[in-house]
Amino acid sequence: MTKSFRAAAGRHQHVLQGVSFSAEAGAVTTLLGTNGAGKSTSLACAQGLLRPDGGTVRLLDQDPWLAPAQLRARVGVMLQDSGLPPAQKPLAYLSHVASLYAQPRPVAELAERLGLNEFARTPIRRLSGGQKQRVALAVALVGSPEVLFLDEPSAGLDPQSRQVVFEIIEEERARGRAIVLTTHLLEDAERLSDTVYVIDRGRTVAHGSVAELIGNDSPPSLTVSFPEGAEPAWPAGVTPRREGGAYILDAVTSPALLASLTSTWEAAGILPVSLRLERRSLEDAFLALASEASHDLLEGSRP
Ligand SMILES: Nc1ncnc2c1ncn2[C@@H]1O[C@H](COP(=O)(O)OP(=O)(O)OP(=O)(O)O)[C@@H](O)[C@H]1O
Repeated sequence: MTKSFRAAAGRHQHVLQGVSFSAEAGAVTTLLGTNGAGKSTSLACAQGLLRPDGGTVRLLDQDPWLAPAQLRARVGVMLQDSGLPPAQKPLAYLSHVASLYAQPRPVAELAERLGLNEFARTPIRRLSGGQKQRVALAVALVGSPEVLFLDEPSAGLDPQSRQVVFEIIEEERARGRAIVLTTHLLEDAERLSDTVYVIDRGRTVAHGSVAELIGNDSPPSLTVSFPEGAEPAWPAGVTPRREGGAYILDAVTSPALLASLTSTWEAAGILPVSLRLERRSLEDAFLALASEASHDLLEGSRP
């Protein structure tokens, strides 16, 4: 998809310059990117709220921009700014939305699950951001949709509500729904996603499972620190780099390497104060991708 908006002085802001993704039933597909990367715009195009300037969008085999009401009834949407009517009260509004569907989910069960009863009779405009988020999720779910679009579903939630929202998303996946969500939180993406699409300045720059993006088959790195003043010894050919007070070996490729390190320290009579073996996190992978993308952009802009 490509999409531009008219910016100041008649200029165009090219917000989407080549975003592609697909989402399967029974899976969570995540659009991950920094603020302003184009995630919400991509989601809005995918669900037919915006029309892309170029590219193709198919939602349940139809063009969502031209979609009839029957298609909309099969899709649940949770927007970032909630899009809820401010004067309505949460439970009454949820019941009203439920009444529009042939086979809605029980309103009482959803209200209980998402803790809506605490503020059931407060007008939506007086709710906190997190409370509105919970109402918006209930509204997205009440029609038992086949496809769920969730824009930043955990934004502004307290840890308990966040947990409930994660559980609900996992249940919907188990029910065979296609879930498309956006987030800039790597932790959420890592926890929930089957497939992650990394969006950077309006482009899809990488996609795959979290394990694929992290490169889980790559060896872990070792971070080790020693007591102050101790001069650590290293086996022949091993040259760690220093970072702060710690030593880092970027690739521990075998148990034998680890064994030779500890026996070298044993022979020298040195006991490390901390020793951590860890694989790359999604955050590391994401930061590496973002810096590659900005490098490519700089290279591309050179004459
Ligand atoms: N209706 C609009 N008119 C003009 N510019 C817009 C409009 N909607 C979005 N933009 C611009 O498009 C860019 C991408 O916005 P978008 O909301 O898609 O990003 P995002 O990745 O969802 O960011 P965030 O994580 O902050 O929600 C931003 O620079 C934004 O200002």
